[in-house]
Amino acid sequence: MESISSSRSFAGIQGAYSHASTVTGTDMSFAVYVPDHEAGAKMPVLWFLSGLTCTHANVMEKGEYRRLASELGLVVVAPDTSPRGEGVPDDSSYDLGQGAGFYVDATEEPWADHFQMRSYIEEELPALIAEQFPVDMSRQGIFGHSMGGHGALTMALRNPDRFKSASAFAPIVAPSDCPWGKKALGRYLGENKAVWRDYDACALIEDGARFPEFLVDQGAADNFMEEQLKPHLLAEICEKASIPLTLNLRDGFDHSYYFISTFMDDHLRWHAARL
Ligand SMILES: N[C@@H](CCC(=O)N[C@@H](CSC=O)C(=O)NCC(=O)O)C(=O)O
Repeated sequence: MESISSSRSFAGIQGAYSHASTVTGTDMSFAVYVPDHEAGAKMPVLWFLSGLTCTHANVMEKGEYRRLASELGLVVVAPDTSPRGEGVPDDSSYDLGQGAGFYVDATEEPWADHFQMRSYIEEELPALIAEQFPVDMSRQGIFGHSMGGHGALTMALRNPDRFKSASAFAPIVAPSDCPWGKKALGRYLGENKAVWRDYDACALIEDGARFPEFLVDQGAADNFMEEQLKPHLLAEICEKASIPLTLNLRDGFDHSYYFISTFMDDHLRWHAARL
């Protein structure tokens, strides 16, 4: 693991790092915020999965999580959204390829060699974080935005023993049923839609996956809400499955980091109370 940058911020250190990933076959970058702590202390860890076009840096620069994370003693980890670099396939559109890994293990060419973001976030990166940072891996939460909200919900539903808390900002709740998701899942996983269900929060719940509860914030002025995000589908399936869902529709807010940073404290407190 190599340090890209390290900066003191509030009562803690914001770092950015890169490492050679075996799973993606590329160098991968990620950000970690570590609050000040006593020697030997281990803190709960909160994973933030970012959206389309993001690197590890978007939430680090615009998410405004550090003041409260340091007060609450939460380590915040923000991975990149895909493998990148020479030799890694890409697409000219912003919603496929580099910056748009969709948190899946791709099975289709040309993506399968590198686009293994599910295994990267579920297996390889947690092992590195556990080894290198002062974290208590028995206290992990996950949240994310848009494509990253989809990643957070699906990872939580597939790994209820690993994550104690899960929340999302404007998540894609049913990628099998929206243009962003249909395009990405089709290209990464092929056209057998049965395979997509493992990567679709609503389908996972329909198929029996459970999580204790979810918090979702959604901007009511988000241009992507009707066509891509469809929060009502999550509300309906959670109601049917008796999964408590707090869904806050926020008047006037769009899809941006202005929205995310406004409600960041609410999410951090919600996770801290459960970790
Ligand atoms: N460029 C696209 C929209 C891209 C976009 O809005 N990306 C969001 C996440 S959307 C879902 O995953 C984002 O977080 N962007 C980075 C940022 O710093 O804001 C378009 O023009 O439509």
